[in-house]
Amino acid sequence: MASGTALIYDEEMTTHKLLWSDPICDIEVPERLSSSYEQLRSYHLVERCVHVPAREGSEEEILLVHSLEHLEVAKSTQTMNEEELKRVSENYDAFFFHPSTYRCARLAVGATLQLVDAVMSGKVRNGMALVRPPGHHSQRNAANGFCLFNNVAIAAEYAKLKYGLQRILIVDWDVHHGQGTQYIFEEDPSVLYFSWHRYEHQEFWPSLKESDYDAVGLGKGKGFNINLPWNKVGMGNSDYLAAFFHVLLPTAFEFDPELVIVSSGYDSGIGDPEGQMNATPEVFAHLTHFLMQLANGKLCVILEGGYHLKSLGESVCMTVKTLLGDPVPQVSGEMAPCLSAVESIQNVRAAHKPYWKWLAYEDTSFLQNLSTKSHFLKTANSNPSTEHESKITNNNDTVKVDRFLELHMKNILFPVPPIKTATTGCEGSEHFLSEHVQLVKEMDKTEVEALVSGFYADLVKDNKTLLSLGSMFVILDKILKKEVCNGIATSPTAALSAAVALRHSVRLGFQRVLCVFVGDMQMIPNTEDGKMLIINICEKEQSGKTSCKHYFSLNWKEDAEGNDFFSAVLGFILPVAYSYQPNLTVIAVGPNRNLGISGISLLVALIQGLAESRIFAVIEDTEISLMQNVAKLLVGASTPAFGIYVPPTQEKVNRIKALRDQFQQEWKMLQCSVKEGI
Ligand SMILES: NCCCNCCCCCC(O)(O)C(F)(F)F
Ligand SMILES: [Zn+2]
Repeated sequence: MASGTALIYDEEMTTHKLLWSDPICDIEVPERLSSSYEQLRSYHLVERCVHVPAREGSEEEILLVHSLEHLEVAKSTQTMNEEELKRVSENYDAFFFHPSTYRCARLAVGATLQLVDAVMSGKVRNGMALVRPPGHHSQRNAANGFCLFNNVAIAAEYAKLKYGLQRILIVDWDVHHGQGTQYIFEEDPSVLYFSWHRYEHQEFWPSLKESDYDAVGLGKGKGFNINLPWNKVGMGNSDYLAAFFHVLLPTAFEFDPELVIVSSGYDSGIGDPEGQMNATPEVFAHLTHFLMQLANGKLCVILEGGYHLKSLGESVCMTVKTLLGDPVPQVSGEMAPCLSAVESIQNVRAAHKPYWKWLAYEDTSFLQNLSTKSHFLKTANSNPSTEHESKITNNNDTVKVDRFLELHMKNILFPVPPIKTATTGCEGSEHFLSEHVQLVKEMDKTEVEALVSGFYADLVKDNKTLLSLGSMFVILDKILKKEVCNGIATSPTAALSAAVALRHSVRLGFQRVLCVFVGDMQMIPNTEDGKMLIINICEKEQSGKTSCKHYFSLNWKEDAEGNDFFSAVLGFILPVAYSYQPNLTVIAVGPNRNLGISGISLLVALIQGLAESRIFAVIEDTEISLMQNVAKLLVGASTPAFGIYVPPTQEKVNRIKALRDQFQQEWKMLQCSVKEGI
């Protein structure tokens, strides 16, 4: 299993700069690179990464994407004087040449390819390249929007050629549409390009019709180009997460990429003068964490835009921290996407329904009156309650943003816990014991009895159960004290252990405990006070217990040959869990589980983004191989194999949809379509 995170940075890429006054280009400054790197050093993240040197991209590599003419023009600028540089630059929309631009652009390409090689060769698991000039606007025969060579597009073509890859996912979370990348791959089904971008109904640069949600790709490439336009500014963490849950991730898991490349622009973050969005730096930790679960963790993050130096630096650090496997910080803000975001999500899902199995049963009846509807949506000034109030009056007030971020990041950047996982050495744990795991001693019987005496005392008959409860209390204590990040224990009666763990956690002070219970839960604690939220994934409805705001019974019988659980995890469990914002997650697997190991692994892998990755897992002690899989995930050793993708049946889609319709007002992250007749 590859491990380690590469960081590629070469200060020579700071020599490219604007020589004349140009209010459009003057935000793309060298300090974007140097201050990001300094921020990484200040958080001691540079020393934790594997340093991989940049190199010059060769002409041959550049010609994988660009025309010879484009290369020649770029090359010719090296010896030009300022007057000539200015004249050549005027041939392009929002681009500037400097005598060192060509050299820097080749370093940016080379740095990107070095990262691809380091990941594909297994030298590291993932990594980030801090490069400029950026790339995603540049096209076969033109520079555009600060970009000369399309670093990410060249990387995708390079990876296909050198490693014979057939499925590459490009995620472009920059706030501008990477039209360059779209043009390059729009007929290519081997490269799935996803971009969200500020659009405002084509008002915002580059103001292209083909940046809208209905540009789905051409010819064989249909379905492999996904545009999610933001028609309002002020989009925040919940909008970005909703876009991942309800658009990108289901498609990405169905596509099953062999490599993921991110066009990582941070102008979609708060404070950026270009984006005017509200998302805070920690959201990039969540987005990165999700993408780390694809392609066996093979993830290359390439810098694109980002013009507020403090916001850029914090977001870069959040990204690298997550690539390193650190716990994911709690995401801030109200977990409720705005109306405009939900409309865009609904539109892009409808546009892609013909191309993706996971969307086969998507309800697109709203399209019938799209002519009036879309006109209505475009002209409607949705009332203020559906727009996010901006945390900062306007993003142009840089100092105000600096101060906001100073305070905001204070309580987010916590130290990495010395030990990742605690366990009581349950059988089979010797397989994953490593420096990340701490064996905790059992608690003695009398102490346990005292703790359990209040409740369930009658249920605790034998010593074995008492001992397993004892180990559980010890682990929960360590998690609460943040001595460890997560813990795992086996139990002869996982249902009892889970119930006791929930009660104990609330008594220890966890105010919102999420419990995902797989199998027959047998005893269901009272969830009325909202201090617990239980999602019971079971084969059949528990006797008489219907779903309510804090208790969901999700009936699911895993498909025999593969893993059809994606739609439940992405379409229901994660949105509810993120809406609830737990400060502890308990994953329990009881007897006669109805989910395969890959479905449970998917769940554990994705749910680590919650509660600062504070998870307590308790597994029925008959499930040795499951326990080992879950333990490996908690230690962070591997990205699980999710098994063959099996699309959800209509019946299962309808069950998720029914739960969504019923609870999307309580748990707003469930929203992925606007109510009819608004
Ligand atoms: N009225 C004309 C406005 C032109 N604005 C250009 C914005 C370029 C954005 C570049 C970027 O941030 O997307 C990149 F990632 F490429 F750097
Ligand atoms: Zn941008």
